Amino acid sequence: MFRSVIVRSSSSAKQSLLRRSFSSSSSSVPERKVAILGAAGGIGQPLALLMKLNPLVSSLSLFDIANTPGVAADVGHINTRSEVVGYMGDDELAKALEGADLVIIPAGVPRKPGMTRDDLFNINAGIVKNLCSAIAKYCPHALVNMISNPVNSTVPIAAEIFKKAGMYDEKKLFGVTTLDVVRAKTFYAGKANVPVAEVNVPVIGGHAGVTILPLFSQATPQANLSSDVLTALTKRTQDGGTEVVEAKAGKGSATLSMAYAGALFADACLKGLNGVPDVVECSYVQSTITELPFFASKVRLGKNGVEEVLDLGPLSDFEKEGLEALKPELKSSIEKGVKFANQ
Ligand SMILES: NC(=O)c1ccc[n+]([C@@H]2O[C@H](COP(=O)([O-])OP(=O)(O)OC[C@H]3O[C@@H](n4cnc5c(N)ncnc54)[C@H](O)[C@@H]3O)[C@@H](O)[C@H]2O)c1
Ligand SMILES: O=C(O)C[C@H](O)C(=O)O
Repeated sequence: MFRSVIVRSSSSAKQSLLRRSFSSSSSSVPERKVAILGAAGGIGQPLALLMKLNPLVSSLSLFDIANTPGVAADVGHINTRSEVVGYMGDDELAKALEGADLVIIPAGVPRKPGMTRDDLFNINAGIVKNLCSAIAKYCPHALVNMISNPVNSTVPIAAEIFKKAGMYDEKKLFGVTTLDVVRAKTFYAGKANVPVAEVNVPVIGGHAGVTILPLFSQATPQANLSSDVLTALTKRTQDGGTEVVEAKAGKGSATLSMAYAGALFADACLKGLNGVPDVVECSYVQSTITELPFFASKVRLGKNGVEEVLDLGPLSDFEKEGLEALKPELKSSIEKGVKFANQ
């Protein structure tokens, strides 16, 4: 049965407002197809909305195992540039992916209170493996933004699947850690009493507990915060996901803030693809800046994806300790992903 929903929409003057809020795009932006895998989920739906508002997207492909026709029909009525197509079930995965420039993956189960992200491994590793096998086949040149947890392991899984398929390009695979940066900025602005829109804080390492290491010593605008406050800010950033999981009390994890963060990172990737200079975001990528093969740090984005993995810059003693402390956990999460993909 053909289940896709196709809704075309025309541009309007209101797009200029959205254009200003999302991108500094010009009148001649290239065609870009973005596919969201897991598009009917808690993250997928608001992410689909935000990508529909992004004028850099010309084609929005919404894939899930269920419920995408409704999401596509709904989002597709928004009068912005992109054509929206919903695809449902494995039979339609190929069509969802063909021609994609960017694939965003929020498919998989979220945490409940008391769980770690690694507790999601058994279910999500298999989902990611299958989706990445399809990406290798149907859109091997696309950038991949991995949201599904545990990101510390799902990104290495994706890399191994791509290597087996003979199309791995380390410049095109990203673990999305933008939510850690979003949280660090919000929490820092509150304590430093500075306008949140002006704040920048790099977050390095990985995306789980102590592997999340915000570098508040490099935060701008600078503020003279005590070491107790910096310790508390670091802990709150590391526990930000758990804070939301507990507040949602069994109804899932961060979805709205994640959709916002995912949309920001996807927008940065699209700008890079389009040749906008000096697009720098933190992301968990293949890396040589530490001894670990995958590591989150600032990354310069360009026409081929990762243009440069930037080094860490000066760390405070507290951050140096945090960096050493995160390495064993991150190493074992990477190894777990590599082993799973090769078994
Ligand atoms: N990277 C981050 O910062 C971050 C932040 C928040 C959540 N997450 C993770 O994102 C994932 C999704 O979270 P959510 O709250 O949206 O969960 P959700 O359960 O609300 O949605 C997940 C969606 O994935 C779909 N899905 C399952 N298997 C699929 C498959 N094989 N192909 C396509 N779609 C499939 C489900 O049908 C569902 O619609 C979780 O693993 C969560 O831990 C990551
Ligand atoms: O905490 C989670 O399980 C979801 C996500 O990784 C987050 O940081 O919010």
